[in-house]
Amino acid sequence: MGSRLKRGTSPRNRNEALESVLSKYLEAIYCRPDSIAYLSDLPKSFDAMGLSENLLKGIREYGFVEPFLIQRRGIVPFCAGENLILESTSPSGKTVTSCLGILQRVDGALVQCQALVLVPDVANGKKIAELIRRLGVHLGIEVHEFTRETVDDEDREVLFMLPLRLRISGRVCFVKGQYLVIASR
Ligand SMILES: Nc1ncnc2c1ncn2[C@@H]1O[C@H](COP(=O)(O)OP(=O)(O)OP(=O)(O)O)[C@@H](O)[C@H]1O
Repeated sequence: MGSRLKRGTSPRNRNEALESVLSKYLEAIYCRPDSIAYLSDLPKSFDAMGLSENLLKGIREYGFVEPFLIQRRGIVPFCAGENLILESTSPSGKTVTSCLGILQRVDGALVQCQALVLVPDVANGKKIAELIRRLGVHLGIEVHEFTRETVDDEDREVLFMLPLRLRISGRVCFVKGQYLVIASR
């Protein structure tokens, strides 16, 4: 990694180099609009993505009718356990892509922490937690949100439930420059 991120490289080039190294390291699928080669092969609706009935119900109630392009590209591979790097203009549906991916993968019957979303700012973190709660309203899941300042014993207990194998088998969905999702299942 060091040799590709030389000192003096412009921030843009450094970002591109980092992304290229990251995507290789993670064997990630790089999702961006210009990488969407076979548009006709992508699912046209949320119903065609193999999502659970209870999740589809949450999506409808939230008011989403049709998936955006990045969602047509990213949700199915996320649900299949691929590592993804999502990149597109803002706002284009990247956050919803990863939230739906998480919600399809978690099992409400399991009492264990199954996904961790790291967000660099509190306001955005709250928005994402609320989005996951509302889209997943019929899935029987719980969302815990905490910051470095507010973390309490209950939050720690939840974090301790993250399986150790997460370190080796966790998937990563990197919404460019914003946050990191680690889902263990
Ligand atoms: N399929 C959809 N149909 C209608 N609205 C949608 C859909 N997907 C996302 N949205 C709405 O579009 C807006 C942007 O979605 P989202 O936050 O997922 O985009 P983003 O690319 O992550 O944005 P940003 O880069 O600014 O964080 C939100 O208000 C979200 O509720």
